[in-house]
Amino acid sequence: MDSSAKAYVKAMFDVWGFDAATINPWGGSDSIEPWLGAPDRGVFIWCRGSNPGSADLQDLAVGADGQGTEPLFLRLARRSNQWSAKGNVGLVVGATVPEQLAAVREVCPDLPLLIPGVGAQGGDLESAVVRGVDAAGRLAIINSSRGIIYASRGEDFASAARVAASNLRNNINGILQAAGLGWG
Ligand SMILES: O=c1ccn([C@@H]2O[C@H](COP(=O)(O)O)[C@@H](O)[C@H]2O)c(=O)[nH]1
Repeated sequence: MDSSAKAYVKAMFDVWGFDAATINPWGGSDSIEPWLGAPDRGVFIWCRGSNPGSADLQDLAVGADGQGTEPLFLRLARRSNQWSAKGNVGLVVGATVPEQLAAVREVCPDLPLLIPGVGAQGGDLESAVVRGVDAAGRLAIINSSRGIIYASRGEDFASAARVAASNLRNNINGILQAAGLGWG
């Protein structure tokens, strides 16, 4: 509810000083709006998860403003364009669900997408990059956690994590380059 959301916002942005947070949209507008006040603080709304169970609810067909039905996650994506009046909203969409990722990018051409699911979850990196970026090849934040922090369980864990992160970055940039969307 809104009073709890306001306290979370204060803790995350004012007390701890985070630049952005990921939030669950299940509570609807009044639990999301407290997150939207500061244009210099971002919020990523969990839209279509990378885990298999996300399909249970997020893919359910709902009425779509006189346009028949569409999956709930897509309805949420459309609504998020309105919530982002200050340009501070992004969406979390899994790399393991490339069709859903492409559908979200289509209805949200300007929102940043935070994309987990490559690495340990087995999502395809090329697909995630190509389908996740905007028309200019930007606005996709590809996340890999275990693939980096557990790159080695030995004493070389720090250097192994560095190599894994560097490889991921280089692979992303190679895919962008091949698509004609490189950094120049
Ligand atoms: O749909 C979602 C939403 C959040 N996550 C989180 O991202 C990381 C992914 O970690 P990996 O080790 O790269 O799988 C983790 O914190 C998840 O809770 C997600 O995977 N999918």
